[in-house]
Amino acid sequence: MSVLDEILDGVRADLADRQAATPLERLKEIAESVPRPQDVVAALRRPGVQVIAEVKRSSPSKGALAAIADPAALARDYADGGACLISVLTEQRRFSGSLADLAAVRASVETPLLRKDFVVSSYQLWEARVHGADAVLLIVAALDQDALISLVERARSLGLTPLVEVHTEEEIARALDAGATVIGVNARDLKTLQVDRDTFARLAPLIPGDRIKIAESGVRGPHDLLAYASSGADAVLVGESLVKGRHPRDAVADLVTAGAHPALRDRS
Ligand SMILES: O=C(O)c1ccccc1NCC(=O)[C@H](O)[C@H](O)COP(=O)(O)O
Repeated sequence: MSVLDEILDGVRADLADRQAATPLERLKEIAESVPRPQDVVAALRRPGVQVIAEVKRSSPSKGALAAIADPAALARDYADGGACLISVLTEQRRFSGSLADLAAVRASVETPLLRKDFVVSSYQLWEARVHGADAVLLIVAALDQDALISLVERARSLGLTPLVEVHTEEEIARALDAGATVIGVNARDLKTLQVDRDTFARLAPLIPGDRIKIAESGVRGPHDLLAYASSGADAVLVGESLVKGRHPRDAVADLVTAGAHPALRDRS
């Protein structure tokens, strides 16, 4: 069984518990009093290469990364540093995240938020909406095609922007078939956990120019952002190097400065 399959088994078990505790109808009622999600596509389309900063305590590949006792404070640092989107991992078993983290971050920043999890059910989209997310991750490798298409549509119907994650050529074809407009190319193979930073350069040319291309994983600093930018990235998604560094606000600001270089701002 791959790591991804193990994660998905845990996600489904935890999801069943939450569905038993809070019926979907109750989530829908709560959602009525939650403000409409922000326009994440507009934020990602700003000039230059945008920075998505992730609240990430631990991971299957690295184990514990950072304690992050106060995710809201970390998110404020990310926002102050200029992140255009803040990614909050909500998976509990392997990433030590939670929906409470998402809600705490929502209460502390106005920056758009991504619920980063392993979404397999529309119930999780309603959870994302209720806890203040503006975007949700949909991982092609975790979904069959009918489910992917249905979740992309349902996310949009809730006002959420789907960030559709791919790692192979075939997954790009599936993402495009599902109508994805925001596509993340993950350098990390979720089945082996190996990171190959060349993945983005190899796959980006297969993504049409009118889609937003996000390079995910493996960004150690501005030099990696610039390398991804040279292959056409509109944004980078960064976790480990930010949470392990001592000055997350400055680290985000350094990335934002690199991404705002005039040569990158003027790209069409
Ligand atoms: O990070 C992992 O080990 C991992 C394992 C299995 C599934 C997903 C995983 N990570 C999710 C991500 O894609 C990253 O958190 C994100 O792209 C940031 O990557 P990094 O900057 O390398 O922490």
